[in-house]
Amino acid sequence: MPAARPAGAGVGLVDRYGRRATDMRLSLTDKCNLRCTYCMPAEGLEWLSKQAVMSASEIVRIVGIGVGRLGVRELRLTGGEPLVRHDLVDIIAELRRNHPELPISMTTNGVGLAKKVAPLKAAGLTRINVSLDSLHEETFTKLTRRPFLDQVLAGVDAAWAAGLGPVKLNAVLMRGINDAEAPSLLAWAVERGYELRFIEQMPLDADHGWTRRNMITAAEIRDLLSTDFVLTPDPRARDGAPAERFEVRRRVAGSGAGLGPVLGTVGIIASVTEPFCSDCRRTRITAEGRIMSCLFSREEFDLLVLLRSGASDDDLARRWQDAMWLKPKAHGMDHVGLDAPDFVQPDRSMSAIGG
Ligand SMILES: Nc1nc2c(ncn2[C@@H]2O[C@H](COP(=O)(O)OP(=O)(O)OP(=O)(O)O)[C@@H](O)[C@H]2O)c(=O)[nH]1
Ligand SMILES: C[S@@+](CC[C@H](N)C(=O)[O-])C[C@H]1O[C@@H](n2cnc3c(N)ncnc32)[C@H](O)[C@@H]1O
Ligand code: SF4
Ligand code: SF4
Repeated sequence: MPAARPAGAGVGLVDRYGRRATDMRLSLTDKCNLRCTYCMPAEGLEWLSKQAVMSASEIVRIVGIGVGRLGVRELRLTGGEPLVRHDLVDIIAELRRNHPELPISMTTNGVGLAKKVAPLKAAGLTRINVSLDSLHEETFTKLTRRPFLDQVLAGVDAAWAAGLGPVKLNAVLMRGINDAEAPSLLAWAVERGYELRFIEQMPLDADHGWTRRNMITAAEIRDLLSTDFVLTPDPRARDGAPAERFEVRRRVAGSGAGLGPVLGTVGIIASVTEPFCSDCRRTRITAEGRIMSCLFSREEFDLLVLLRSGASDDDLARRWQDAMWLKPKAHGMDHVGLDAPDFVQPDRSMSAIGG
């Protein structure tokens, strides 16, 4: 067990490896209306009770502590599926009232998004990321186990039209299912001005079906795209972001890279083969108010029980700092390696952690 946070560790959410978490990811719910194969089992999971999940006022208080005392500079709302929370718009409005300058983004599967974009924007949401693994009805339904592609596409367009851009799209590539679709998905995205990111599948599925051999790697993704496109590193600083970004140009037979116009940007999130843990700036709060210092943490620290027992903001801030001090170096361990022999997949699925 590593030593506890020393008195002189400094302000904010610092850890033993010299990182400072400024990017807060907050799960609003563990519930979801899709059943993506890389995340949830077909039958779903046993949902948390309403009482177990943070209320709107508890969320607002916790975010207030993060921003006001601990140096949180940006907030991402996630889940489960944040849109299934009935008080979502009220939560965002209250957060915005308290933190006029805070970037507040949301990651969503886009189901039912189209009719909510106007209130979300009006409440103060800054921008949105939507998961979209396929443009083909059949493939989409196979991957998500639900026939909602049209709703997701309508949601993406509506988000852009409502000014919730830049709209980023997340696609997890699965071998033999949607990997061959990578170039057409990218062509579709750049044509509309969306930033597509391809994501390496991580071992966070409730079914525990992940294998290193079967996952599509970042190198394969670059290769898959290279027939149609030329990718060159995006000159903008990566700044701790999971996605490595590339400028996208169409490959024209007989011409070299850089000759055609830049069509847009693509990101590759290579959590497995090209990890970015040494630059990690994340702190996570699960829907039931537990601090997870890393996506793969096996240790969680309860903030909500403390809050409900009447703790002061000082006590809560200290608990959060203590938890973050113990943040693992990478992938829940003291070294990188989601395929290392000592890696143990967390009991929680991505949906239950808050992706
Ligand atoms: N290894 C690792 N991967 C993460 C982490 N957080 C998110 N991811 C992966 O990154 C993907 C994209 O996350 P998003 O929620 O869309 O947001 P983002 O890319 O972090 O943020 P922006 O680019 O600022 O919009 C997720 O689907 C995960 O697969 C993390 O803390 N560690
Ligand atoms: C857990 S979901 C929560 C938000 C929302 N339900 C959605 O799907 O966008 C957040 C992100 O995690 C990604 N994700 C889920 N399981 C994953 C896995 N095993 N490996 C990599 N990314 C995963 C999804 O593709 C999605 O972009
Ligand atoms: S990835 Fe998102 S949409 Fe898909 S099952 Fe998980 S929480 Fe739901
Ligand atoms: S695996 Fe853990 S340390 Fe690595 S980037 Fe994700 S949250 Fe940060």
